[in-house]
Amino acid sequence: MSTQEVKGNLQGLANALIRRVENLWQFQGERELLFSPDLGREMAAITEACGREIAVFIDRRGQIRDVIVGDAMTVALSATRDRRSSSRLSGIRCVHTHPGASPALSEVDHSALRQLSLDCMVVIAAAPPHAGSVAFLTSATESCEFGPMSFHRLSAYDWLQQVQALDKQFIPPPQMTEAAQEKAFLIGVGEESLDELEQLALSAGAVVVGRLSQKIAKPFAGTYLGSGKAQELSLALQVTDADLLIADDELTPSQIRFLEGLAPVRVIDRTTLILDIFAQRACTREGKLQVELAQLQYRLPRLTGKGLALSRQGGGIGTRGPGEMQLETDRRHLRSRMTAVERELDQVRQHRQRLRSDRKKADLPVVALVGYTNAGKSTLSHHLVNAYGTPGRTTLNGEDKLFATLDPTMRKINIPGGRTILLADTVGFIRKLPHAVVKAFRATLEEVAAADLILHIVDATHEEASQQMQTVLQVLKEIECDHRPIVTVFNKIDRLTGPIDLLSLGVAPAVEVSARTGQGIQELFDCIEGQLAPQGQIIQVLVPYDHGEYVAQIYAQGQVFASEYRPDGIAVQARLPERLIAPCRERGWITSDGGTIGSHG
Ligand SMILES: Nc1nc2c(ncn2[C@@H]2O[C@H](COP(=O)(O)OP(=O)(O)OP(=O)(O)O)[C@@H](O)[C@H]2O)c(=O)[nH]1
Ligand SMILES: [Mg+2]
Repeated sequence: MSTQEVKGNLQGLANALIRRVENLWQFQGERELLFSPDLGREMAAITEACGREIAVFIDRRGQIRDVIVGDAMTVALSATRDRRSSSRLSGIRCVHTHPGASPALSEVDHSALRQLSLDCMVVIAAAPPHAGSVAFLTSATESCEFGPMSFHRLSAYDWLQQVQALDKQFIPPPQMTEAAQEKAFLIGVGEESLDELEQLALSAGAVVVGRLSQKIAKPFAGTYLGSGKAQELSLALQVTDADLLIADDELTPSQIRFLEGLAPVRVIDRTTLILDIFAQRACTREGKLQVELAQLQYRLPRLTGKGLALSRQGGGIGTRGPGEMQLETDRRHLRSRMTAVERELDQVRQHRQRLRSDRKKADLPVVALVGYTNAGKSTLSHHLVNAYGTPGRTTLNGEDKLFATLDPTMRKINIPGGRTILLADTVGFIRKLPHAVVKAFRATLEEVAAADLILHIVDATHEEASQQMQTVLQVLKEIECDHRPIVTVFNKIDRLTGPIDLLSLGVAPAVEVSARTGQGIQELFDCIEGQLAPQGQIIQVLVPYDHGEYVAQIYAQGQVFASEYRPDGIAVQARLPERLIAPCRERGWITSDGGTIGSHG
């Protein structure tokens, strides 16, 4: 019987945290779930708070057998002590957290899995959105890992089936693909590699079973690849048993019909794929509406033939709307749904307009992060908010997936020794960004257009960094904000071996940072300060108690360095815009320009 004590390194942990760790024993598991989502989230939250790994060991009935803080794998594991013969699995699985955002198993994790013959080993990244992986043994000496995948998919992973099969015969090779995953075959024309399309397909949850490209300048009008290549494709589709064909360019209805004739597959294009990913990621009302509208608009002229029939039956990539709903397939319904979405979107936009004018009143400069998808915008934003932010709305994610961020998020950042800014994270850009997407996201991108300063984040380690920069600049031009002040921020320099040749890239101003380690952040701040127009001045005021509303305004719109309750009023030292200084001057409240509080006499 377990004694419900917590093992491991509790030294220096606050009592409140120790109690939360002890409470983990109370989470009831369900037999089918790999772990209870509530348990996983609480473990991740504790790790975020204390920076230490948390591990729980769970038996096959879903009961918790051990809770460990710190480096779990080096702690003696009583949970697995009652193991059966060495040829069998222990009947215990380990679920543990990794501080930060790393959702993959370490070498140590794999080795613990083997040494303890665990049913499986689960890793949850402590940083939201808590992506993770799971690994199973494939023989006494080997293991294989599935993931990273979303927290949601991970918690519901069908571990039992896997484990029962393994237990019977220790150990058959595990199924490499889940039944639910679609097998995608990629096609494209021209010189561009299909790597990015593959990444997109993976992001959408498919496995890629093959690719074929044709070196021609532009697609054939009727057959896309040309009729010779089409035969090759038909064969390849059958050999690989693909069920989804994805083209790297937008397809016309007749191309879709032709390709569908080659094999029993569903045919979609790059735009549909991107919109599908968007549909899975959007989380605000506006984001969802924007995606749905773009999907409907893109779909309407393409509702033909087999695709229609297949999508009516089955679902799958390209047929999913925001919120996992199946997209409408009936033309008439589609039109009326479009009108409804447009109407609702209008309302949401009016609300956004109001927010924007409120922000204008607050007079804080807006700094927008833009960049190619996966460049590290959210990670940078996350880092800045954690270190210098004002607590408030969270859910910024840094996920190694394309389009992790869809909805614009605004956060307040207090630059050390400087001013306060609003930081906006935005949707990532991509090559051949579908027109439907640019249109649908115009409202979101307007946030960028309205920004006082744009930070263009570049993944300096990406081999196509320079093309990606061009794409981003092109989109900025399309949404008419290429005239805004732009600072280029080369990110991920922690992974760089040599220096960046800034001269040859011809961008200025530019800074180099690592959103992961925080390297270069001060230079970034200096650069931001330099780019933003000087704002207000630092003064000290003494506001009488019967004018408390002024103090509230100062706090909302200025940058307060110090404040103090005095017998005759509230003394505040702050950087204020002229607009706020004038009324104070009229009333004679200004006690000094600058200076420190407490030095008066
Ligand atoms: N090594 C290293 N990795 C980083 C750094 N910044 C971000 N990453 C990783 O790059 C991946 C993408 O980061 P995100 O912050 O999600 O990128 P994003 O630009 O917000 O992407 P989208 O929202 O998809 O447009 C994640 O796996 C991050 O952990 C960095 O400075 N160094
Ligand atoms: Mg992001």
